[in-house]
Amino acid sequence: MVVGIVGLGLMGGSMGLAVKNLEFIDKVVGIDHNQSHCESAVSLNLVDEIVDLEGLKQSDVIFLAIPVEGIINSLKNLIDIPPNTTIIDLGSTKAKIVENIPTQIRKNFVAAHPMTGTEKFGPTAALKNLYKDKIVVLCNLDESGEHQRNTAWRIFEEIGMKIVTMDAKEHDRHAAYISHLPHAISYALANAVMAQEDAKNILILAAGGFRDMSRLAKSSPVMWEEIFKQNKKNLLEAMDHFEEELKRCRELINNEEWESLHNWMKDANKLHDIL
Ligand SMILES: NC(=O)C1=CN([C@@H]2O[C@H](COP(=O)(O)OP(=O)(O)OC[C@H]3O[C@@H](n4cnc5c(N)ncnc54)[C@H](O)[C@@H]3O)[C@@H](O)[C@H]2O)C=CC1
Ligand SMILES: O=C(O)C(=O)Cc1ccc(O)cc1
Repeated sequence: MVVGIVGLGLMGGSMGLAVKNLEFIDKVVGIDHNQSHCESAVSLNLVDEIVDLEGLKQSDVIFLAIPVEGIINSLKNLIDIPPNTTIIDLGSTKAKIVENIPTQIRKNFVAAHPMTGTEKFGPTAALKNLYKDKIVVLCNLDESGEHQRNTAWRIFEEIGMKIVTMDAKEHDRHAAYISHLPHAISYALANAVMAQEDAKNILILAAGGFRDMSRLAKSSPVMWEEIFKQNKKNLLEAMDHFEEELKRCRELINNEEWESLHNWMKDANKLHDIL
């Protein structure tokens, strides 16, 4: 089986490292619109070789590991793939992507969201065991062909992932709260602190908490602009709920309602009974 990867950054590069040692994979080929990323991907052994679009279309499985608007735009170039080819996207949003799959290749397509990653990006961020023991959410699987469903399932299982299935719209509502909102908050926190504090004081006073909360603010603006655009409605709703909680915290402090503030914090502590 030949695997083709579009986008040789953190997710695509890590997928190359994960699949290249599976016994049923003969070759891993890649394509990236950034020439220096192609060169790095080969020298880091993320893929065996770089191909052009026609070469990519010879692959049995094509992973789309590019930003989510790019995933939609790339599909028009793939409508003439053979009937047995499997396309798997790794995008962080799912509803807009599945809505925009051309009908000719709907059965070829498996919509996936691996629930793993980091704030780093590009080929040098790729990690061999990024996917191992992590969850992947597969969406609207009944719209994929049987061969494609089985192929995607086999690859994700072989690289050590736990598979969960979900409706794409439901996925996006949950992802807005649990993944996209924390990124928006982290960017906001970084900008708020930098607007008031200089580098020297940030370095003196940044203890673990600030580093933890601001780590996501180092994430790729190219990638997150497109996620926020595609999941705008759900994210705005999540932000409303977050703003209500922040307002509640502010009011309790302002009104010196210390016992209520204590209980509000105790409620938040319960998250760690789950996580
Ligand atoms: N970063 C993370 O932690 C996670 C990211 N994802 C999703 O995975 C996808 C890829 O993200 P990352 O690997 O983190 O980004 P990245 O920025 O590390 O890599 C993306 C790569 O794709 C290339 N690229 C961009 N547009 C292209 C196009 N049209 N054609 C060819 N190459 C193109 C870039 O040059 C870059 O090398 C995104 O859809 C993202 O939402 C999903 C789960 C986790
Ligand atoms: O860096 C982190 O902790 C992340 O949360 C990474 C991440 C980014 C985007 C996703 O769709 C999934 C995971």
